Amino acid sequence: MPELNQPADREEVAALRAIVEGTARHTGEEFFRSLVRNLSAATGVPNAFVAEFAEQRTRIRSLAFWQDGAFLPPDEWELAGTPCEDVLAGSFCHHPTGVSEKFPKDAGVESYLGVPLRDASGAVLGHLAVFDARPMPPEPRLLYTFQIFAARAAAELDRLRMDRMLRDSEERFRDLFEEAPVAYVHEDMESRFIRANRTALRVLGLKPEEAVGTVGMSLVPDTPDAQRLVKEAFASIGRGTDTGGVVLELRRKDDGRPIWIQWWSRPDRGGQFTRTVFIDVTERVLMEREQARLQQQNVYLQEELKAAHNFDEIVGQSPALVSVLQRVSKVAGTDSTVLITGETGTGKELVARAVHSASPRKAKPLIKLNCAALPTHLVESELFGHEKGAFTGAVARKPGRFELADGGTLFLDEVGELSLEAQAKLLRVLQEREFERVGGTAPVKVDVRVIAATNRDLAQLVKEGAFRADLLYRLNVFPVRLPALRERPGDIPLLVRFFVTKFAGRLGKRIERVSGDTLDALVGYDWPGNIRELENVIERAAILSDGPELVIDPDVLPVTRGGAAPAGAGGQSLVAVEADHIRSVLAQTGWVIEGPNGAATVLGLHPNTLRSRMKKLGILRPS
Ligand SMILES: Nc1ncnc2c1ncn2[C@@H]1O[C@H](COP(=O)(O)OP(=O)(O)OP(=O)(O)O)[C@@H](O)[C@H]1O
Repeated sequence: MPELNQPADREEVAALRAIVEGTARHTGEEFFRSLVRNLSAATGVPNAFVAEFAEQRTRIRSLAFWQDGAFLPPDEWELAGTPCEDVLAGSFCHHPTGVSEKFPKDAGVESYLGVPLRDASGAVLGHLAVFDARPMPPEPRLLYTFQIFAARAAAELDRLRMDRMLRDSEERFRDLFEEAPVAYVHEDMESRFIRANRTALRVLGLKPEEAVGTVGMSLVPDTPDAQRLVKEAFASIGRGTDTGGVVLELRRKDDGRPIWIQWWSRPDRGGQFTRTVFIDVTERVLMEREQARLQQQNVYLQEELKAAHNFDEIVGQSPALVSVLQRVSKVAGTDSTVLITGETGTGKELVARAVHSASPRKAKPLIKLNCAALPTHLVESELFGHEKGAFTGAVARKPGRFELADGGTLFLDEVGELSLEAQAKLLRVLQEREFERVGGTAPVKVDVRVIAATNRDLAQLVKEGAFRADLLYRLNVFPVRLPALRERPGDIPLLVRFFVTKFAGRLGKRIERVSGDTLDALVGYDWPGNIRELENVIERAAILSDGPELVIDPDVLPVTRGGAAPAGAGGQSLVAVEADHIRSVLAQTGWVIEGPNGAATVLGLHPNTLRSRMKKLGILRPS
């Protein structure tokens, strides 16, 4: 260090040392207190203060005030009429004498020295001043020392201001970040969370202490679709929120519940992390799914409406059929699985509907799946639904028939045609009452009553290895075998009447009779297609008939069995056949109409319907 001889130099160094040592370790209020005390010491002026503008720029507030060897409490005062006014207007001011004359407010003050404190851009923030009850000559050393202190004070004041602004903006940012209704997450490129706001925690089911370090990817379920979407999401980083975002499926951390979020992310400029914004769209996705499900269910319900059936529409009194219907009414009220067997066209579907309509589930849908009408590889997804592949929203997932039938009945027609693989899955549902969608992982629980039907000999299929024995055992809880039409020729005249009435009405024709030959032929025919075939034959004949008599082309109906018509039926009109039949049933029941053994029950009619029919046909109890 060079030798310091000059007293001026020495004083200057002392001043500098004072300011460095006195303030170096301090910031803020402590800094200013130290500054003014040292300024007073270095200049030999007993009073020194530093001040900044108050809220209104017509007032000033002291940050530190040193007066006659002690600190004054913080104070605020009006600028007008004080020597400070000029300083804060931007001027260096030195009044060596006469202050109290010029500024009567400042009684007892003789001299004043003040300098404005500016920020980096030059704007005045406050000022530093000394004053004395004695004159203050303009010594260069005084002015020089004073300037050094002022420069330090200005720097600190500016720093404080910046600090305050930073804190303010940080606070505003934190409020925005924390309290925003959208979820914010800062995550690194491996999706590890750096911070997450309150909404994000709530949506994802995270506790605040779990947020940092949670790996976003770990919340994505391990299904091919969900995984593909998350890859798409990461590929979309940087595309911003003006795109539709990507809908991601996640599982909540706390309870594993599935949620869907619409997701955007923008990488930080440094490329170290990415800023992610998302909103919870679970409710929307679930609603859209439910809507899709209902729409789909609606189609079935409409089909169902068109074919609304009840027992009344099952025509026939043959003992074979009556015993079937008795079994049906017994099982309807339970939840038991019913297996309906019988040749094609014997009314298996009709009976399935009858079981459903007579069950407590009748207000819920009866959903049908024809297992034979679908390619093997689709049966499974039709039954259990699938998690949809390409989706723009998780909406396009398709519910299976099991889901659609929840609360109701599922009718599996042609169950003998199921592939062994589908049989295994079906067996599992029947055993556990839950299943998984194709491509899904979470099991779905359903409450479904199953009715299955087949025209195949399942026991034979089991022997051939084409049908699982354990599935047959499960389905065969309550078997119902429908007799072929040829096993109950006695029902043919009744069915003919039923169909003639139906088609004549529909065609707007009056058909009153069936010729004896025709009825003979109908009864004698073998009916490989059973009732469906009979129905078709009658419909065609009804279309072709011009007069009141139903005419059937003998070519359409070759007599294959040569069997005789039931006694009394030949040559009679339908009305007469009906009247005869009712009479014979009434005779059997001893003319009892109502009750379990009454004629109405035997005939499968409502008692009032039977009474009005009897009236119409002129049937009276013989006296
Ligand atoms: N007892 C009956 N009374 C009135 N109509 C009947 C009766 N049985 C069947 N039908 C009618 O015959 C047609 C065939 O019946 P259904 O479709 O129920 O037979 P299915 O045994 O299910 O046939 P498939 O095995 O070919 O599916 C239907 O139009 C049905 O309404």
